[in-house]
Amino acid sequence: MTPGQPGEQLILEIEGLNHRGEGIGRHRGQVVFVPLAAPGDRIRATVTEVKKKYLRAGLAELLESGTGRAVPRCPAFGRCGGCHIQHLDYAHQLQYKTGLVRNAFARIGGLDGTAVLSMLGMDDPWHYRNKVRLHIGCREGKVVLGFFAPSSHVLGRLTGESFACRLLDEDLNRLVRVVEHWLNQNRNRLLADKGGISEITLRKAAGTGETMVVLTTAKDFRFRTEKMIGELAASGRITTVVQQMAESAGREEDAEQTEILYGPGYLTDRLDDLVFRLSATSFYQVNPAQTRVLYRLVRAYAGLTGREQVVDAFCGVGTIALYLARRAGHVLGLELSPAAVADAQRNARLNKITNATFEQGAVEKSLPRLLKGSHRPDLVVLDPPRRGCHRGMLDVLAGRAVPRVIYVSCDPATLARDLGYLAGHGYRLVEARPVDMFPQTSHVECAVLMSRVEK
Ligand SMILES: C[S@@+](CC[C@H](N)C(=O)[O-])C[C@H]1O[C@@H](n2cnc3c(N)ncnc32)[C@H](O)[C@@H]1O
Repeated sequence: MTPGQPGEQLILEIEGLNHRGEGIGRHRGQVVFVPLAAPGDRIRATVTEVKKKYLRAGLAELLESGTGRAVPRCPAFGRCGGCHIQHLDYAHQLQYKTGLVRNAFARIGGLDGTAVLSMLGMDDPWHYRNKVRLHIGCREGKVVLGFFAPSSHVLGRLTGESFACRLLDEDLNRLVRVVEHWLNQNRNRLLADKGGISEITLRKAAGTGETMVVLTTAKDFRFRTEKMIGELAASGRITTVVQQMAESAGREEDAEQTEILYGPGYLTDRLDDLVFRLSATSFYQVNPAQTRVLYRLVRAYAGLTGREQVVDAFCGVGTIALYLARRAGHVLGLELSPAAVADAQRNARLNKITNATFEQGAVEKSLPRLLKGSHRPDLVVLDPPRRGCHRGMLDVLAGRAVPRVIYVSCDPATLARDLGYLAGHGYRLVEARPVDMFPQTSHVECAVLMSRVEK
């Protein structure tokens, strides 16, 4: 077998897509991944990367088009890095992602892929995101905000292009332009030395319209005038502005490293009949319409009668816990981030829910401790970050024979691994349902119900 060489031209038939949304072709028995290629395409591709087990190639010419192809709506698609599959029509996107989950279940978890129902999609899969994190760059002497191009630290945005992300809520698109203008007006004070703003995060509470701007800076950077922040808030009708010190950026447990510059320092959102307060560093789902779909699904899977003891592990600001509390005996939320736990406690009070309590700490420690003690939950909800759950924790869960487990995940591979483990330790896969939280991207969210097998 002769491997391809960088620069070599190949003719490929695209058989499917990998988990990153790249087309899969074959050249002399070797797998070739081609970003922006669609299943059914016949293409000419140029080899860009040669690895032991695969090649990567760039799409040079579309010779014949696959049936699921769509014209990408965004002119920056392919160089921006935020979207992976805008070139597929939405029905094919849903089919592809359902297939990813089924495959992962069968291949990684040794589970029955047919228990995975079709993905629940959106009526309008555009402008859904309530949050965006942007980097700062320069174009022709002007400060611009944008995303890094794929596999790079360079903004994918072109000179003269106005910011208009097709995934982002339109109010946030407007706000990006306001913040950009403000940065240009104050650039000497905000960006001149390395301690200035390095990243900007914008969030919107879709249920109330409130907006938040988070300015990420070096640890000791101080904004010199309140007037400047007041001007930003007024020009963008922004509810609150928060500074996040770089050492804590991305580390949700370091909430004390934030400083409120304007307004209350949190957003208040509404989802169905509940109200949620969110601090700058607290996790919150990014697609409000599909979050409702996901949480209602979790509530249906929970099948509560009003008496059950429930644990919501990795509970964030208590969203799932509070969706379940009105139909349960008691819900205990477990979460690492102190800011999110404070939000969750406040959220229980705001909603006049008295049977939900929240504990701060690492779930891999707190859940085994609870289960080895006297706590006997009827249901445990797991909603971990992408890396999934610690093996030791699943071990205790299975050892204590918790009757039902609902697993919510944003990573089919770690989900399948953990479910496979539970299936080998006394659990049965009842149903899995992917929910499209991230249209136009290859990211997949999925809710799963597992039930203890009676001996
Ligand atoms: C995917 S989010 C889910 C949050 C919530 N269920 C929701 O729907 O908004 C995962 C949460 O787990 C928290 N987390 C991360 N690692 C943790 C750990 N080791 N122990 C407890 N919580 C953790 C994060 O702070 C985050 O709030």
